[in-house]
Amino acid sequence: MKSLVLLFRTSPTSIILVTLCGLLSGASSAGLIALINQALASQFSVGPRVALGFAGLAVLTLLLRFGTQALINRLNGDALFEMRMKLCRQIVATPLRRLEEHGIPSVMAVLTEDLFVIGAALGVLPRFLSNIAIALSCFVYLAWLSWPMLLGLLGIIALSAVGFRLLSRGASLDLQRQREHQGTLYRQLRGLTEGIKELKLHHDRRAAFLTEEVESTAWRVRTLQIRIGDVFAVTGSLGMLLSFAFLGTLIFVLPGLGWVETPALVGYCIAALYLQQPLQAVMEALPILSRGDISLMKIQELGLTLSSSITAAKENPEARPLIRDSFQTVELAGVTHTYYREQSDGHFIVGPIHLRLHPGELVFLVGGNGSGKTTLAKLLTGLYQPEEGQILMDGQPVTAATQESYRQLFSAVFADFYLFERLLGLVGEQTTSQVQSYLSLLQLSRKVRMESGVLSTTELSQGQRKRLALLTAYLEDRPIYLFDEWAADQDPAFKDVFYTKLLPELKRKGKAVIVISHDDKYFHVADRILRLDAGQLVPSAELPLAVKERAS
Ligand SMILES: Nc1ncnc2c1ncn2[C@@H]1O[C@H](COP(=O)(O)OP(=O)(O)OP(=O)(O)O)[C@@H](O)[C@H]1O
Repeated sequence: MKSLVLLFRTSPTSIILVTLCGLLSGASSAGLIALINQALASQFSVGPRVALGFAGLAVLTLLLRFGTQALINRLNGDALFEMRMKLCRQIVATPLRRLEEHGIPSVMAVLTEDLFVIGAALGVLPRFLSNIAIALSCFVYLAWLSWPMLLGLLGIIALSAVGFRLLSRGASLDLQRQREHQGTLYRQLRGLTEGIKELKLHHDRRAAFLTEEVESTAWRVRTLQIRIGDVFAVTGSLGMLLSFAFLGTLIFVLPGLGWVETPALVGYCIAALYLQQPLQAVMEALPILSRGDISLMKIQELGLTLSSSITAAKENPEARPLIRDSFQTVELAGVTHTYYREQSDGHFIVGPIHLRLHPGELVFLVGGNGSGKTTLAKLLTGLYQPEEGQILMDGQPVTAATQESYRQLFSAVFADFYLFERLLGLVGEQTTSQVQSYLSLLQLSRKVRMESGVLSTTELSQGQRKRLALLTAYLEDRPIYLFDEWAADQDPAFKDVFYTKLLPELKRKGKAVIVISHDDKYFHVADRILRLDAGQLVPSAELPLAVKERAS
C-alpha cells in the first residue's frame, strides 16, 4: 500500500480527519441501525423520542458524509497538484544524462499515465479509509449485539481477504506486464506523431508500423486489461457471494438452531445489508490501489520520488544561483564522458579533454559526425558531469554547490533546441525594445512581434525558429555563447551574416564564443579551432595553418 503511505506523508492531518469522519459516520449509521432494530423489535410502537433520534442521526450521517466527501475532494486535489509540481521540479533537477538514458517517452509516461493512475488511487484511498472506518464502527455495535456472531462475520471477511489475495496474485503480475507494454506503446506513439511525414509517404512502412508495432502492443495491453478486469470482477463478486452466504446463514440457518436471539439476528441482517456497500467499495478500491503502487514503482525507477512533503521540494527563492556577468577563465582539466552501449560491449569515450577558454575569443569546434562535439559542448556547459577530471571557473573547481551558478555563464543554442513561446525569465523593462532591434537584426521583424512578453508566433521555418532561438540567447546576455551547428539551416546570405557579422560582434563585446560547425568556408573567422576525432581533441597546432591556407 505505497499509495496509502504516500498520501499519509503528503497530508497526515487530512487523512486523520477523513478517518475520524468515517468513524463518526459509521457510529451514526450504527445508531440508525440500532433505532431501526428497536422499532422492528417493538413492532413499530416507538415514541417520538426515537423518531426524533432517528431524524437527528440521519441528518448527522448525511452531514458527516458530505463533510468527508468535501475533505476528500480537497485532499485529492491538493495531493495531485503537489505531486505534479514535485515531479516537474525533480525532473528539472535530474541530471540530463539520466533523463536521456531513460528516454523522453518514459518521462512523458510518468507525467501523464502514472500521475493519472496515482491520482485515481489517491482518489479512492480516502473513501477506502472512511469505508473501513464505517465498517469498524458498525462492528462495535455488532459486537455489542453478539460477539460470537461478529467473530463469524470477521471469519467470513478474513476468508474473502485470503480468496482475494490468491485470485489477485496473478493479476498483480499482469498489472506490471501491462504497465511495461504501455511504456512500449508510449514510445511507439511518439513515432506516430513525430514520424507522421515518413509514415504518410511510405505505404508499406505505415502498414508495418501500424500492424507490427502499435497494433501488436495495443493488443497485448488489451488482452491483459481484459484478463485483469475479469479477475477483479471475480474478486468483487466473491465479496458479494460471501456476504449473501452470511445473510443466508443469518436468515435461514441460525433461527432454526436457536443460538441467537431474534433482535440480534435482525440487527445483524440490517447491518450486513448496510455494510455491503462500504465493503464492496473497499473491494473495488483494491485493484485501483494496486495500479497506483505499480505507477509509484515506475516513478521510483526514474530516480524520482513523491514521498516527502511538497513544502520541502518547493524552490527557495533565495536558492537562486549567483549569476556572473564576466569570467577570467574556464578550464576543462582532463574531463571525460562515456556512453555505454547496452546492446554491445563497446562504449564511446569523449576525453580526457584539456581546454581553456578566455573572454573575447571565438573558438570553432569541428570534427566528423559522431566525433563527440555535442557531448563536449554538454560537458563544457555543465549539462553533463565529468566522470573524471574537473572544470575550473577562474581557477576554482566547479563543485556540486557551484554547478548551477557555473551553468548560468552560458547561453547556448543546441542543434535540438526548444523554443518557448514566452520569453520566460527574460522580460524586463528594456526587453521589449531590445527584442525589436534583435528582430530587425535577425531579419524577422516582418514575421514576428513581441506582445506582453509573448512571441506573436513560433510557427516559422526551421531556419527562422533558429533565429528566434538566437534572439533568446542574445537577450540572456551571458559571458559565454555556444552554438551547435546553428548555421546549418540558414540560407547562404544569412549564414554569411552569422559568421562574418554576428559572431565577430559577440567577440567584440568580450563574449567567449564556441561554434560547432561543419562550414569550413568560414573556419578562418575563428581565433582557434579545436578538432575532435573519435572523442579525442586533435592537437590544434596543425589546424590553423591548414585553415589559413584554405582561406587565403
Ligand atoms: N544519447 C546517447 N546515448 C548513447 N550514445 C550516444 C548518445 N549521444 C551520442 N552518443 C555517442 O557519442 C558519439 C558522439 O556523439 P555526439 O553527438 O557528441 O557527436 P557529434 O560530433 O556532435 O556528431 P554530429 O556532428 O553528427 O552532431 C556518437 O557517435 C554516439 O556513439
